[in-house]
This record gives sequence, C-alpha cells and structure tokens, in this order.
Amino acid sequence: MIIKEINIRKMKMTMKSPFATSFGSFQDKEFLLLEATDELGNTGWGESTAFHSPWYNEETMETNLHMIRDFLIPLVLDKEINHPDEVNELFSPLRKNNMAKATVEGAIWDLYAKRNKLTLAEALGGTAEKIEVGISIGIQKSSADLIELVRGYIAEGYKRMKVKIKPGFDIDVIRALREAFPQVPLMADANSAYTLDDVDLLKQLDEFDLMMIEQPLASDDIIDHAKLQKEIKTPICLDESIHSLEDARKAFELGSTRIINIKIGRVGGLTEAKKIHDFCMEKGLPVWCGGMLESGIGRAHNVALTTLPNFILPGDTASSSRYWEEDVITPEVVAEDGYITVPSAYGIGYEPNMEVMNRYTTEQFQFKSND
Ligand SMILES: O=C(O)CCC(=O)c1ccccc1C(=O)O
Ligand SMILES: [Mg+2]
Repeated sequence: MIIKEINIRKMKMTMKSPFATSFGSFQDKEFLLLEATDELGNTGWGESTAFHSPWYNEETMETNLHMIRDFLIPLVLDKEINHPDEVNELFSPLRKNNMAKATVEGAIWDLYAKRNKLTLAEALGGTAEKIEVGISIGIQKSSADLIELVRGYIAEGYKRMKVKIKPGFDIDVIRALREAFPQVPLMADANSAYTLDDVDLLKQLDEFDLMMIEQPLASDDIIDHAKLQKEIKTPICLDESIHSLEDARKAFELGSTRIINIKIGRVGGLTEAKKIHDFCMEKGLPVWCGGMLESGIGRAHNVALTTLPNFILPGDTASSSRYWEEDVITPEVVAEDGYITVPSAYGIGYEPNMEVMNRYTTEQFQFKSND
C-alpha cells in the first residue's frame, strides 16, 4: 500500500467528570486524531494518547503534532509499505516520541486491516471474541465517595476495580474499600507517587489482597522497583517505566515487575505492544491493556490488542459512556456485565461518527503526496 494523504485533527472533548491522579487532575481532554488514506482510497484512524501537559510522560499533544508533521509523515507519505510492522522499523532511527509514532502506526494498522478485509484483531493475530474489562477510578474527596463509586461499578459488572492512590490517600482508603467489598478484585495505581523511603507504608498494603500495585515508584525506574518487590508480597505492575520490548526484558530480568500494563501509545505502537505481549507470554508474565482516557478511536485499538491470548487480566478500557456524553465512533464501545464484544467489521470495527467528530475538532491539518 502507498500512503497518499494524512489528515490530523486537534480535538477538544470534556469528560463527564474530572479524572484525578497523583500527578494532577483534568476534565478537558485535548488530543489528536489522525486519518491515513492509501492509493485505493482506503482509510485508517489513529489516536494520540499524549495529554495537553507532560505530566504522565514527556510528550504532549503539541510535541506529537510537531513530530508527526515534521518527522513521521515524511517517512511514510508516498512510501510503499507492505505491512504495518515496517512502520516500526521506519520510525526506529528517531528516538522516543512513542505516542507520536503510535498515532501514525495505529492509523496504518487500521488501514492495512481494512485493505485486506481483516478485523484489526485478526490482523494482530488475536482470537478472543469478547474481552474482560475493569475500571480505573480517580482520586476522590473521601473514602466514602470512592466506596459509593465502586459499588456502582460492581453493579455494572466491571471485572476489577483499580483505584488511584497517593500519599495521604492510600492505606486507610484501601482498608475501607476492602472492608466494604471483601471479595472484589482490587488493585491500586500510584502513578509514581512513592519512593523507597515509603517501603514500610507500601508493606502495609500486603494485608489487603490486592491483585497488584501499579507503578509505585519513579516513572523512569526499574532498579528501585526490583528492591521494593523483594520487600512486599503484592505483585508490582509497571506502567510508566516500560517503553519497549527491551525495557520489558530488563524489568523482567531484574525482578522489577510481575505483570505489565501495555499501553499502545507509551510503547510506540501496536507492533511493539505485540512484541511485549509475546515476550511476557513466553516468560509467564500476565499482561493487561492500560487506558489513557481515549476517545472511541483509541478505545477501539485497545479492544483489538486485548484479543491477544496473554491479555489475561481485565484492562482499563471501559464503556465510552463512562467518559463521554457522546463518542466519536458508532456504535460506541459498550461493556456489558464487564465484557466488550469485539466488533466484526474490518479494521478497528467502529465507524467514525463525522458529525460528532467535527463538533469537537478545533483545527485540521492536511498532508498530501505531490503526485
Ligand atoms: O480509564 C482509563 O482510560 C485509564 C485511566 C488511568 O488509569 C490513567 C489515566 C490517565 C493517565 C494515566 C493512567 C494510568 O493508567 O496510569
Ligand atoms: Mg497507570
């Protein structure tokens, strides 16, 4: 296939409620969508998971726009690409900027799948027909508020509850949740809010039978996490620290992580995500698919990736309606009793809803081949 045209949209959508983590809180979500068109008129969509500010990682919507426009598009426009795995190779001379790379690569995966009359899940080698999903709940004003939210999500059928913690909103909150829901599959995500000075506090979490603690220590660390894992029973799951198959290998060898949260954007695309998945499967490390509060386009990519066999644990990709009054795809992503049915239409399997998408588009950029 030959990529003939790329369109980028700056989007601004407001979530139903603010999402608070140890690194900050926001309700307005600004992000990029990208559409790639081939020489036959097939199209594919990708979403950038970079936020407006560099607080989850160093990338932002604007750095992604710069990278895509000035470096990534010139590497793919008018080039003959036989398989999306080649895009990972084409981008490899450029360091990092993984979310920018994943935006373009994701659109090309969708395009490739549609062109070859495959679902994106099939193109990736996934077989699951439905996937199990959990929910990620931001930091609340009080344990009581959190308990009420969790009660509602359990009633909706979500398969595991992930709650955000930070210093001052941790042990007491988890204890209260555990007392309220003795059996519920529960985990905590610290988004790098602790250091090794907090070992004694983190040890206290062991009594609550958590499935895992996600990224307790620094966002770039795999050394201290290995030290911490030796001190605590709760399995550590790395999120922020893993950017590539190489990172996954090193973290595994050091004993820094027993589970990996795979986010397509953070690792630079679906090809790298699949490599990490395959490695973890071989080593007996379960994985699950993380979320970045995506619109329907990114959500659809997450659903397709999760059909691979080592996505053993429920991911963070909940129903569109948990985040948005209206989503940019039809149908919207729906979790029923904690399961999302994998769509059977080609590519990402959901159609962009242009009417809704246009309403939330603030700016557009078009790149066309010269011939
Ligand atoms: O519901 C989702 O999409 C996942 C929410 C979530 O946990 C999250 C949201 C924003 C930034 C980082 C994270 C995270 O997984 O650490
Ligand atoms: Mg996380």
